[in-house]
Amino acid sequence: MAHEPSPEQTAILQSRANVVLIDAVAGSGKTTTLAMVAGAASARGLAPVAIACLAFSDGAKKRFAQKLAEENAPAALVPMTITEFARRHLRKLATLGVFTQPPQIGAAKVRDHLVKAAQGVWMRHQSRGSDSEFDFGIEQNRDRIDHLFAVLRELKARLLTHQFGDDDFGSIGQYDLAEALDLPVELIEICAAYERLREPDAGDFGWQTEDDAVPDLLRLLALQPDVLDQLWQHALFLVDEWHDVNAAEFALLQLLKRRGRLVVVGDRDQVIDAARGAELRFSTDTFRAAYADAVYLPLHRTRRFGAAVARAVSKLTSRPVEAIPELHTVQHRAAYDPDVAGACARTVAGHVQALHNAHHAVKLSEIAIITREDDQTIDIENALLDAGIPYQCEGIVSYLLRPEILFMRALLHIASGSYDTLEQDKPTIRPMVTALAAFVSMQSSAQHFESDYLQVSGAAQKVPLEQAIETVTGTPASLQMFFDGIVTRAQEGDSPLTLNWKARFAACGAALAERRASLHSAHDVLLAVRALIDLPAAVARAVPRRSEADAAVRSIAHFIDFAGTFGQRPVADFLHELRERQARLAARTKGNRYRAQLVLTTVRTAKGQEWEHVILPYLQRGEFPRGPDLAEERRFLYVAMTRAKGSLTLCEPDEAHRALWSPLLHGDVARGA
Ligand SMILES: Nc1ncnc2c1ncn2[C@@H]1O[C@H](COP(=O)(O)OP(=O)(O)OP(=O)(O)O)[C@@H](O)[C@H]1O
Repeated sequence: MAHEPSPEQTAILQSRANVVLIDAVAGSGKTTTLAMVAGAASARGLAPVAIACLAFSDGAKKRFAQKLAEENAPAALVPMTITEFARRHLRKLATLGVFTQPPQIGAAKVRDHLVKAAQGVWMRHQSRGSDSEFDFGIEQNRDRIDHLFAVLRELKARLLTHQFGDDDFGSIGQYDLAEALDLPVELIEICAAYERLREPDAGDFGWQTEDDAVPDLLRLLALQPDVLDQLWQHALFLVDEWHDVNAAEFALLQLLKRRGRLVVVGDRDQVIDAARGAELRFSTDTFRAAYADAVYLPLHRTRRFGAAVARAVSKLTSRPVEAIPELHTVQHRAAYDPDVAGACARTVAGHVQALHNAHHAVKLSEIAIITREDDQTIDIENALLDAGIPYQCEGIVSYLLRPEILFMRALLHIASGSYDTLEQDKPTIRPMVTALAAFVSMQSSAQHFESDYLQVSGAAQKVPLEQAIETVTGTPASLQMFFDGIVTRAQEGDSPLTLNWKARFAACGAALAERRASLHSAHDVLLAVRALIDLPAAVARAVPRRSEADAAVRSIAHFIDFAGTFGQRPVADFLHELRERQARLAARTKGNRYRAQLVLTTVRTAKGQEWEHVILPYLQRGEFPRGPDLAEERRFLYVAMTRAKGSLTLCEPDEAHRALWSPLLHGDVARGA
């Protein structure tokens, strides 16, 4: 049923401006308002084909479709993602004969091309005798390929792939790019090599993926500007979730708009999706420069949370945020002693129990715990498991299965010679062996690979990592052989750096074996590993992006602290405890799929969602804000706080530790926000 427009919505409906940016806050009816604009335009006689309803994700597209139906817009108005929109235009260009449609390929095929590109770059480095420290053996490691894939997606979203020239090996541009994106230059080189394989001649594409539609259409329109006149001309463009727009999408809409009207709605304080290339400037300076005649209309009244949260987020963002009078959101502050290990996590678990017990109507599924980064969930997961509170990880992997933790777990097995838990838990062997291979290094080609250590029939046909997984799955104790005889063993073709790392890990393995009798507990072993190996450097090799590597290093530190809480119990006991925790988590996730589990997630995944009760842990210096860019951190906190409907709980250090209070919420920075 259509809603009666609010005064703010009425002002938007009455505007006839050529370009309108609706400056909205969370839960203020953004999508509903766009649907109202679409309905009103149709009612005035505009044909559905002349109206482009666009979103940036499938989820947003579905919500847009629902709101259009609610507002009784014509059924012929079907929202599209901007990728689908670009695809339609590409098909049209193909029918016009100005473009030959290349095959569409999926992730598996892209991986093959990326591996080929990486090999090409590695060969060029070799032939020039460069002493690159980069580990080019990506084909063995799904995580590294996926990471490369994500980098490629971001470069495309930011239109940076269009800046690659014919032969930019070692070009200054790539170094600048690498520095700006905080990535090793070799990753940029691989992406450039991949793009050269994909687009051997300008405008001639060998294949396309989802991520290519928008940048490729832009490329074609730049090469043949005249064909723009032969494409459809829409009279009205309605774009939802404008805070997610990236450079490629912004440029495409600017080009296709021509004489049409453009109405976009977004919340500039929700610009946090750097991975898809979202940037604040597309809602501020760049937008103003592109559309000098734009009119800015507000949607400042939220329908999600009450006045207390509205005041708090208004202070945080220096923007007026109002709540409708009927809504009430309780704000709690939960204090913890930051000097006591695990205190924040126990406070969180206690608060969940209090909420659940106090109002039996509160289901666990109505509660979300939202952290700034995923490494902050280790203590929380442990506290929830200890308290018997069922939870599911959303958009993150449970700490027990993260590569850096599996790597440390593998070292615990090897150091103690205890493999019982792996005997009972074969599914964990694959990710564990893969993590070990990623952290040390593994010869990628079967040709140079010594497979004597792996007794597998027909082994020569298999890639080395698969052989290893098969062997260790058959006999978990062979993890030791895998480590000594394969991952840490020098192989023909290893770079000097790889050889150096292998030597360091081999020395670590030998030292652990020698000191086995004195390394009694898991904590002892992990501290010894930390003393023997430069863990931050080892992690940086496996996880090239600095921010992610930092998070992985923090995960390891939390994990070592957790092992410390087990005192001098033998390593095998700790491994059993981990296995036990993992089993409890798996049982819950499977068995309770339709029953109550609370959600444990990060701000990035929480964006676009809402819960009745939201708990934000670790609101302290160094944890939230996490990075130096306080404006960005403020947006992260805004997104987190605005997910709450009925209650919002902020967990921060107690009075005695005021010095650790988050500058986002206290002191000069917060006041001057
Ligand atoms: N004029 C109105 N009168 C009553 N309810 C309204 C009105 N406009 C929107 N709503 C309701 O407000 C709620 C939020 O609307 P909507 O989902 O469009 O918000 P949004 O700003 O897109 O949310 P998000 O911040 O999650 O993207 C919905 O339940 C919607 O039905």
